[in-house]
Order: sequence, then C-alpha cells, then structure tokens
Amino acid sequence: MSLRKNWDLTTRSYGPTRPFDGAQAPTIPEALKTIAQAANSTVSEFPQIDPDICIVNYYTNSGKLGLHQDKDESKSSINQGLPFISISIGDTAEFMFGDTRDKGKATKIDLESGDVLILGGESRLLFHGISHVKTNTTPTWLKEATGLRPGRINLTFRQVLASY
Ligand SMILES: O=C(O)CCC(=O)C(=O)O
Ligand SMILES: [Fe+2]
Repeated sequence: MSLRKNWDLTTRSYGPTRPFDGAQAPTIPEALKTIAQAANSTVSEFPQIDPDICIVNYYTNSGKLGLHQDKDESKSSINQGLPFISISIGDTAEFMFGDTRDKGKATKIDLESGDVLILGGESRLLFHGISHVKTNTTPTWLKEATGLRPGRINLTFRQVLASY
C-alpha cells in the first residue's frame, strides 16, 4: 500500500488515486514523517526532502525483490539526487546493492528491524534489492508488543515531485 499518493506497481507510476477503486491514499502519519526527516538530516551531503509519498511493502518470509534502480520518480527528483529513506520493521532482510544488475557482484548487508537506509545524491541510482528475509528474526519485544505477523515491513519515503 502507499500513503499520500498512489504507487501502481503494475504500471510503475505514481498517481493521486488508486486506479482499481478511485480511493485517495491515506495521509502519511506525522510521527513517521518526522522519523524519516530526522534520519535525512543526519546526512549533510543529501538534500532534505519533504516526502510526498510513503510506500509500504510487506515481505513474507519467502519475499524477495530483484536488483533494480528506483527511477520512476520525476526527472527533477532524480537529477537533484533527492534521497529515499527506507525504514525496516520486523524480520531481518539481506539487502543487496551495487553498480550493476549483477547479483554476484552486489554487496550484501543485513537490514534489521529499526534500521534506516538512505540512498541519495550519487548513490540515488544504485541497483538494490532484497535477496531474502530471515525467518524468525523479529525482536521478541516487538512481536510481543504488536503481535506482528512473521515477515518484514519496509517503508520508503520519497519526494517524487510528480507533475500529473
Ligand atoms: O525493502 C527494501 O528494503 C527495499 C525496497 C525498495 O527497493 C523499493 O521499494 O523500491
Ligand atoms: Fe527500490
């Protein structure tokens, strides 16, 4: 699902409403936006964004995401190197990134629950993806406090500067 704007995975495009029922996307909770912007401000090399979309992805324990570049935002957003800010919640994921779509050459790091990753400036168009989600790695306190089901939630905040 996405917040504030709609992201249509099928057409890889941003829009004001969900095409299948015309509904407006819910707003981005201020508390989440504050966390993303605070993280953004710790990296002085990257411009500060005012997020106009938050995409929420849920990965089951067999979830993956192939190596890709995020380049569906407006030219202006990409050319300015506006960062996207990613927050991971739940099970740990192995995140891959590199200069090409070659999985064998990608660097792999674990993204644990609570980790924040920011790609911006020169790293904005890095290839990246999720090779796998590690079963049963959600912190116990989080599972107990929220009843979170197995898997991983990822929130990405962007300023797509859409022109529609
Ligand atoms: O789940 C992640 O950490 C990456 C998500 C991603 O690359 C995307 O939404 O474009
Ligand atoms: Fe991405």
